[in-house]
Amino acid sequence: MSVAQNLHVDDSRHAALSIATMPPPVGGLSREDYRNAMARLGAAVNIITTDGPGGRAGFTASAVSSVTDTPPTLLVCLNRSASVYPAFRDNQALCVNTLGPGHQHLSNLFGGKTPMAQRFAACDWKTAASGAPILAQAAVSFDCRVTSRTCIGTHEVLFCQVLAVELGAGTGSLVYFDRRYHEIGVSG
Ligand SMILES: NC(=O)C1=CN([C@@H]2O[C@H](COP(=O)(O)OP(=O)(O)OC[C@H]3O[C@@H](n4cnc5c(N)ncnc54)[C@H](O)[C@@H]3O)[C@@H](O)[C@H]2O)C=CC1
Ligand SMILES: Cc1cc2nc3c(=O)[nH]c(=O)nc-3n(C[C@H](O)[C@H](O)[C@H](O)COP(=O)(O)O)c2cc1C
Repeated sequence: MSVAQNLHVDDSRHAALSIATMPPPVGGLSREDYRNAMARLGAAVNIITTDGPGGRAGFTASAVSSVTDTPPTLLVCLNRSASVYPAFRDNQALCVNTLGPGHQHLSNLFGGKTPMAQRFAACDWKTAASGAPILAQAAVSFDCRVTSRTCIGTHEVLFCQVLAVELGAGTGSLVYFDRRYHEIGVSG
C-alpha cells in the first residue's frame, strides 16, 4: 500500500473515533511518558475564574503562559471534559488568580470534584471590571477578556487580553513540581 493510501486509511479511522479513544500517532509518545516528562517542569499554580451568561466557575490550572506584552496577552489551557468547560465556553470574562505560599488547600479545592458553590465559599472574592471573580488572597490577579480560542486535542487554548492586574501583598509563590507543591520566595 502506498503512503498516500496509508494516510487515507488513517484519516478515515480517526474521523470515526472520539478524542478519548484516539490512539497516539504512529511513533508518538505515550500519554504516560509525556506526563512523566511534564512533571519535571515546575509551574505556578493558578485559580482561573469566570462569570457571565455561562455562570460562575473556577478551576485550578498550571497550563498558563505569557504570550506577548503587545497587547498584554496570556493563554490558559482547559480540558474540554472538565465540569467548568461550558461556563468558560459561554463567557468572555476570565481572571487568572496566581496562588501564593499556604494556598495548597485552595488549589486542591478548585482542582478536585468539589461542587462549584463549595469552591467559592472557601475564600473571599471581589468582582473585576470584566465581571470575573478576583481571589482576594491571590499573589497576583490578571483580569482578562478572552479574545481567541483554539482546540488542540483534549484541550481548548484560551488567549486572553489582560485588562488590568492586581498585585497582592505577599512576594512568595506556590509552584507545582514533581506532582507536589513547593513554596518559593518565602522570606524569614
Ligand atoms: N494541563 C492540564 O490539563 C493539567 C492537568 N492536571 C491534572 O491534575 C491531576 C494531577 O496531575 P499530576 O499530579 O501533575 O500528575 P499527572 O501525572 O496526571 O501529570 C503530570 C504532568 O503532566 C501534565 N498533564 C497532566 N495531565 C495533562 C493533560 N490532560 N493534558 C496536558 N498535560 C497534562 C501536567 O504538566 C502535569 O503536571 C491530573 O488529573 C491531571 O490531569 C495537572 C496539571 C496540568
Ligand atoms: C496543580 C493542578 C494543576 C492543574 N492544571 C490544569 C490545567 O492547566 N488545565 C486543566 O484543564 N486542568 C488542570 N487541572 C485539573 C483541573 O483543575 C480539574 O480538572 C478541575 O478543577 C476539576 O474538574 P471537574 O470540575 O470536572 O471535577 C489541574 C489540577 C491541579 C491539581
